[in-house]
Amino acid sequence: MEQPSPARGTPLYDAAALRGVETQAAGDDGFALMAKAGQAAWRELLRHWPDAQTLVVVCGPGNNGGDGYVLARHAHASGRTVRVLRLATHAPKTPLARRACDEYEAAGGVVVEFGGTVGHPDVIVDAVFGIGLSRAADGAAAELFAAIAASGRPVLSLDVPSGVDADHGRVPGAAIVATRTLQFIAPHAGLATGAALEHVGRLSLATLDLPAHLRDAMAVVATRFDADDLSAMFAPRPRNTHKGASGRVLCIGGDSGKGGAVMLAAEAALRSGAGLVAVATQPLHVAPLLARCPEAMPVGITSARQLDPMLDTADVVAIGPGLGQGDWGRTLFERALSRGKPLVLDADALNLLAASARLPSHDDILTPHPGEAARLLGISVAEVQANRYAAARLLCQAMGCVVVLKGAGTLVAAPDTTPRVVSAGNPGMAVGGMGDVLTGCIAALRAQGRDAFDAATTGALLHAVAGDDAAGEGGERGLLPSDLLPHLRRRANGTTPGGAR
Ligand SMILES: NC(=O)C1=CN([C@@H]2O[C@H](COP(=O)(O)OP(=O)(O)OC[C@H]3O[C@@H](n4cnc5c(N)ncnc54)[C@H](O)[C@@H]3O)[C@@H](O)[C@H]2O)[C@@H](O)CC1
Ligand SMILES: [K+]
Repeated sequence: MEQPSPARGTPLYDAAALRGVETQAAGDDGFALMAKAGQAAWRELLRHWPDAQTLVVVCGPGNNGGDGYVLARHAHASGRTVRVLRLATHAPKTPLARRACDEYEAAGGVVVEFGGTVGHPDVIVDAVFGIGLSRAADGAAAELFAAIAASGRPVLSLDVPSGVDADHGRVPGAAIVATRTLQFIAPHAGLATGAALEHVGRLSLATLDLPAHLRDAMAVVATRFDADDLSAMFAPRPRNTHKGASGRVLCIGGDSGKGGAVMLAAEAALRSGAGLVAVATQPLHVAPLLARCPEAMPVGITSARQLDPMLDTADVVAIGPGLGQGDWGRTLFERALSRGKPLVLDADALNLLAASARLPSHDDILTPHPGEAARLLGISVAEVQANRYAAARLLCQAMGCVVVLKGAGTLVAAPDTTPRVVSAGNPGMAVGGMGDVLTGCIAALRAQGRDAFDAATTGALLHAVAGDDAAGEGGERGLLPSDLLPHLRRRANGTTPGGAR
């Protein structure tokens, strides 16, 4: 078996952890950290918009607004035309924000009340709400955000796009859609998944010189993996390997009219490095499958007994793509779950699981989209999306196995471990068959000797990055799952689009 490299990733934190280090990091001078945040934000603005001459800095009542006043003071001192804009109810409410505002005004800075428009500055700085968002932004704040959006100007959000929940990724009311977001101190878990991804734009981080010992003491709530992490997750193959050592995958699915799903899973498994891929499908799909992919080994299945020898020789079983929920699919589902092989369960296998009393085993992998997760949990899709971390954790606890919660910012959860977030992928991947490819990737990596958590993480990242590679070639709209196949192969060999390893 291959020896995969250990996964590293970037730790993510919640607001409680950030608040916990705030005072320690600031030392005796509470204002020092705000001064650093405002200055880092000003440098970020200059880096990305060096020619900006006119700025509107929209400040809220808390310390996020305080960061905005500090930035505004630097911008004013540099000779830029700056206006701080705020709601009548958003005068500074914290001592630090008040001090930052006083210093800005003492330097000659202008503050105006929002009157329905933000004008047409070169850049808008969003310093309304940060990690202190306490409820859905509505009313006057929603009008302010709408005016910012209507201006069409680039927006730099400080710490968090205002209105976005920095812990959970939900957007409970109105919210800013940022061009860029500069996070302070450490990356926020809620900006890596779910609806937040529509709002953050390009994310960057200013650590504000947080000492390493303070960062190491912070509780990590999730670990993020992106394209830069991928190549290190694939070690070169041993020279003396053989096809059996590269893993045997059995894909089960493809009821009448749904043969393409299981074909995609099988081909993705081969392109992700599986040594042997067998397919149990409806007899009518055998010939087209062989015509498309002669390397796959399809068997037409008319009775569940025919599955037994295939199950016996498989290292991993991927079940669900195109399986259907009719008699054929249900019988194969029951048979596959009774044999104790490591499973990757997707699509109709998840629907059959939700309707059955069976539980997967601890090293099985479920790959639900939010709708399937909601069905398995007995809650609504909106509830899943409102807190994707919690939904993934709950499902993982309820099922006792690894869960891949798909959707923007795919989450991978395993019992008693820190969840992982995949920071790759694009909206072009919202198309039928994409999940079947993911199932094939994960099954192939599991069959190559990775544990369930590692196979699920690496497979989800491989799939998302291959999706980005494919979208980069021809665009997001019209992207097909089979477009990912050559990219899976290249990325599974640790190669980037430029060819470097
Ligand atoms: N955590 C840290 O270590 C640091 C924090 N800093 C800044 O401080 C921010 C946190 O400051 P705060 O805790 O003061 O919180 P915020 O400034 O994020 O917001 C809190 C204020 O907004 C109001 N508010 C919240 N949600 C609202 C809503 N939906 N509608 C109307 N009003 C609402 C609250 O009543 C409160 O007055 C961070 O995001 C960051 O920008 C930085 O100065 C640097 C260091
Ligand atoms: K903000």
